[in-house]
Amino acid sequence: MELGVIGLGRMGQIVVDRVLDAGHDVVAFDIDEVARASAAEMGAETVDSIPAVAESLSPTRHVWLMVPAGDPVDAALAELTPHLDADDVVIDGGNSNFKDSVDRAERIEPTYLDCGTSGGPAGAELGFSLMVGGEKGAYDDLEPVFDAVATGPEGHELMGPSGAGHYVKMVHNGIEYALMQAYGEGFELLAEGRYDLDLEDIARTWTNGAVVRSWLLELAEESFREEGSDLGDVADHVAGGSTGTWTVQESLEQEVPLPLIYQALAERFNSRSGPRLSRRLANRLRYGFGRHEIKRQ
Ligand SMILES: NC(=O)C1=CN([C@@H]2O[C@H](COP(=O)(O)OP(=O)(O)OC[C@H]3O[C@@H](n4cnc5c(N)ncnc54)[C@H](O)[C@@H]3O)[C@@H](O)[C@H]2O)C=CC1
Ligand SMILES: O=C(CO)[C@H](O)[C@H](O)COP(=O)(O)O
Repeated sequence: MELGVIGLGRMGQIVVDRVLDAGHDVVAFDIDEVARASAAEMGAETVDSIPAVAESLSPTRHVWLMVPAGDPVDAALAELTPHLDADDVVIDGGNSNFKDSVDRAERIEPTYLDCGTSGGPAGAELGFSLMVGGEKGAYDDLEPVFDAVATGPEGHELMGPSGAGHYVKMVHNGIEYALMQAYGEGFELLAEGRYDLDLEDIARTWTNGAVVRSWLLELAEESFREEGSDLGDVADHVAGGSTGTWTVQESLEQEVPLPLIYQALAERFNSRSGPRLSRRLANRLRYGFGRHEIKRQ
């Protein structure tokens, strides 16, 4: 098969590499020249514009977008879709909001598949887990590409109609936030608690057979090994948050309570703030009602 790939960053390069490895042809473009050169080294045909991706592919064209969610997806689609036919297929493999994916599938002429991608750059060797939404016919046609990008045939599935792929990925990320928070809290108690414990040893022991074993736990073991048991100079600041925010928004709309995921998201926001007015007020109120000492900054 032939696949166009637009967006050759951390994730797009892996899509290119795995699709080429499986014996398919790739036409690739990124606004960044260095990223294009890297894809060319892997064996992709690189072109210098989005329209040229469409022009270099033969019908039926399949184009995989791996650009940041939001405006970059719309910008790429605006340049790409005038050069595609109704039979062609665009796959958005990024972390787009599922509502945007539903709108885009309705708005653009070529068939649109939304594809949640999990595994991250660190999972490149293994292949990704792919959660696809959209028309079954287009999904079936692209099976060889999905087999190549995913861990294999078991690593991808058509989840439902347009939006369903990104919806499942959104919830996946909500779970990811809560798991990270749970591991974080457990290790914090182990570090601050009554025994002098080695967190790397604990993570390794749990990774081998424990109920709570997981890839995130393996990454925790790696973190303690590489940074030290106290995580050295790693900052108390967690970035990101969009997919977790969407998960919580959806839980409110659906009236499905997700206290753990909300709490994990709130902890992220908390990590980015300076002194909090709410905590300072509580400090002052304790003086008000109990004449407890006011701690001053
Ligand atoms: N990094 C990760 O662990 C994961 C990322 N994702 C999602 O995959 C998507 C891509 O992520 P990364 O590869 O990590 O981002 P990245 O920032 O490494 O790469 C994005 C690439 O898109 C290019 N780009 C932006 N606008 C473009 C345009 N209009 N035309 C052509 N190229 C354009 C940039 O130059 C850059 O090379 C995002 O939606 C991200 O949320 C999904 C799962 C895991
Ligand atoms: O989708 C992912 C992992 O599954 C990406 O790494 C994503 O960036 C994680 O979300 P956040 O940036 O909010 O932590």
